[in-house]
Amino acid sequence: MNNANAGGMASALRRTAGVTFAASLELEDIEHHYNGKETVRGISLAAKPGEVLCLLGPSGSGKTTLLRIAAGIEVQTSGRVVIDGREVAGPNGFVPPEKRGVGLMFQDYALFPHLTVLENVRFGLTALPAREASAEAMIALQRVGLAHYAPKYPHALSGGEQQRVALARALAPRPGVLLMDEPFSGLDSRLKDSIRADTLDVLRQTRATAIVVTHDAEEAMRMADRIALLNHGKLVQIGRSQDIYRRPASLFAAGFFSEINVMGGQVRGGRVETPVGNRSARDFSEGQALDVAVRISSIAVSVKDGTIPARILTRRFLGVVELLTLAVDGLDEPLRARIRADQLPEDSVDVTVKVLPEDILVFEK
Ligand SMILES: Nc1ncnc2c1ncn2[C@@H]1O[C@H](COP(=O)(O)OP(=O)(O)OP(=O)(O)O)[C@@H](O)[C@H]1O
Repeated sequence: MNNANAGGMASALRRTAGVTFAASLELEDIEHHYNGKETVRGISLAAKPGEVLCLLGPSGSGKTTLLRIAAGIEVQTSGRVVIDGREVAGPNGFVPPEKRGVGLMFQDYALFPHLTVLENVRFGLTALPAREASAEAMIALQRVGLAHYAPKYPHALSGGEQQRVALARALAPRPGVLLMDEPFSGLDSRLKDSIRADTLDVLRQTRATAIVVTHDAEEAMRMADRIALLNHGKLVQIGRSQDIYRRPASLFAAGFFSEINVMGGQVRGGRVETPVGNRSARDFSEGQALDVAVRISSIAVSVKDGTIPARILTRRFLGVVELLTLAVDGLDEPLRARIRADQLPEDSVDVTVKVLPEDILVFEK
């Protein structure tokens, strides 16, 4: 959003003291099956009022199903959905989607082509008299910096503008919780960063609670106050991005947030020994075999300052960084490393690598 638009958004907010009244959303022990196939397996999590919570996970991990259950478009097999302390789905009853005070935004935006931008945004405001609905829709459009597009039709707008109209439409009824399914996936990568930042600004200004589905760890880290990481329908880990990144709960969590080398390790004398270095492993028993992960960015490669001899197999220049594969004694697979470009002489072949003990991540097998 440019400054003029941002200014428009700010003045709109000054005119409307009543921004969204953020709600909490709790999912309690949610189970879900599609035709007997388990899709969500005992997930409990809670979004606090005003929080941006990202549901992150690979394709098929159950993110969309969980979002649809929260919205009321899908019904869980067991468990409860609670919004602001009120059960909206569970053993005590079911509140339909339109009465839950949630806003929905899908990856394809789902704008109606035959309605103008203003009519699209007004669509969810049928409970209000026409004049008031139009005024509210204009406020939502001002929030996203697109008031001047009110009379246009969606086809005349760029992908990024359509995304902002969809955001305005979802926010217009001032939902307590906004549910967003891959809201940036249709945008090209150059646009994505700025639209994501704009969307986050709007969410902060309206103070909406937002649950955002994404399969992209970097996107989750850019947006979320907290991330819920899912795999095979289960919650793997929930927390701030820095906590999950620094202390991944499993090999899967480590690998989802960064590119890693995976290798075996064994506990000897209270230390785990690996082909690239050792670290203390007091939480594990003597002789135990462990999974070890080392991020490709945690490997220092130098001509002779490292501790482990290695031989460069391939080397690819990527501008700021270089990607290397290296042969290291004791490793079946080549070790992958990402280093700063130009830090190693071009003709290097036999080199050394070094990994700090704290960068050796160990997990029970
Ligand atoms: N309508 C459906 N009928 C049958 N199975 C379904 C249906 N929708 C989803 N599934 C299955 O449920 C599981 C979870 O799907 P879901 O769409 O929730 O995952 P996701 O993490 O959102 O994945 P994606 O990022 O690919 O959308 C998958 O195994 C999927 O094949």
